[in-house]
Amino acid sequence: MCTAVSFKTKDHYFGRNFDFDFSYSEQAVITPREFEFKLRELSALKKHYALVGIAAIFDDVPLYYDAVNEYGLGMAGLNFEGNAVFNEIDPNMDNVAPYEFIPYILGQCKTVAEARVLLEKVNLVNLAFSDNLPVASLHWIIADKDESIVVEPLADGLKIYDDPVGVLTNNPTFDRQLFNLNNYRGLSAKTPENTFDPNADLDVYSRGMGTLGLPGDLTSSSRFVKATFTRAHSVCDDDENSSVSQFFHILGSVAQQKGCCDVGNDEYEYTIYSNCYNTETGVMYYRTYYNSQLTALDLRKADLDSDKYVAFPLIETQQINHLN
Ligand SMILES: C[C@H](CCC(=O)NCCS(=O)(=O)O)[C@H]1CC[C@H]2[C@@H]3CC[C@@H]4C[C@H](O)CC[C@]4(C)[C@H]3C[C@H](O)[C@]12C
Repeated sequence: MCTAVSFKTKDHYFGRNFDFDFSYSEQAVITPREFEFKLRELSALKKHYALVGIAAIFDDVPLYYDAVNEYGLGMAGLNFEGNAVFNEIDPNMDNVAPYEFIPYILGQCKTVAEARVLLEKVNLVNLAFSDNLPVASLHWIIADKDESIVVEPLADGLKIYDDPVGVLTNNPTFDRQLFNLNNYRGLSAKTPENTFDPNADLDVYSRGMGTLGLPGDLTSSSRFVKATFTRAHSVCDDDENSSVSQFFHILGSVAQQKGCCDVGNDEYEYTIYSNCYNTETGVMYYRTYYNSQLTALDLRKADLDSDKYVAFPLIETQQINHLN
C-alpha cells in the first residue's frame, strides 16, 4: 500500500509513503537533461527535463517510483493490483512501457496541462524492463502547483481523472475512491452539535468528536479517506520548515507500522520511506522507516547538463542527536 499527496502552502509540495514488504534497493537519484532514456517503442529521450526522485537502478538505468522535474511537475506510481491492464502495441499510438512512464511524462512536460496532451496518444504496453522484473501493476498521480490528475490503465482504456483532493492510494479505481468520500461528509475538525437527539443530554466528553468515524485501518480505501481529511484540514505556516513538517505529518497519518500488515512468510508491509518534494525549488526530503531524520537532495545543486545520473543510497540508520 502506498499513499501520495499533493499539498500547497506558499510553495507546492508533493510526495508519498512507499509501503511494501521489500525493496529493490531504491536510491535518491538525480537524472540530468542529457542522460539518454532509451525507450522501447519510441525514439530515445536524448534531451529532456532533469529529474529528482526515488528510483531503483537496473542495468545502469534509474527506474523511478516517484519524481519531480525541474519545472515542478511531479509524478508517482502506486500499486494497482488486479485493476491495471497493459495493452499490446498499437502502431497508431505512442507506445510506452510502464517503467518508462515517469521519465516519458516528466522528461517532456512542464505542467499537468501539457501532460494531458501527451497522454492523449499514450498506449501503456505490457512490456517488462527485463526478464527478471515483472511488469509493475501501477496507477499514477501527476501533480503541479495548480492541479492533480490520476492515470489508471483499465481494461476499457486509459482513464484520466481530475483529482480534486490531491491524494492517491491503491485499489479500488479512483472514481470509487472519490465516491466513498460521500460517506464521510458529516465529519469535521470542529466539535459537532447534538443533531442526533436534541432531547438527549449528549456530552462532549472528548475533543475530536467531529472526527468520530474517520477510518484508521490500513486498507487503501481507508487511507484515502484519512489522508484526504488530514490534508484538507491541515493548518501550517507558509515557510519551508513548517510546510515540510506538516507534509510529513499528513503522510504520518496513514503510515504503516511494521507488524500490523502480515503478508505471510514472516514478512510485513510497512512504510519503507516517505518523501516530500518542494516542487518549486526541486529539493526532495525523505525519511525511512529506520531513520526518522530528514535527508535532503537538491536537484539544482547537480550538474543538470550532464549525461550521467547521480545516485545516493538511502540513509537507513537512525540518526540520533545525543544531548550528552
Ligand atoms: C511495489 C511498489 C508499489 C508500492 C505499493 O503501492 N504498495 C502497495 C501494495 S498493495 O496495494 O497493498 O498490494 C511499486 C511502485 C514503483 C514500482 C517500480 C517502478 C519501476 C520498475 C517498474 C518495472 O516494471 C518493475 C520494477 C520496478 C522497479 C517497480 C517495482 C515495484 O512494482 C514498485 C516499486
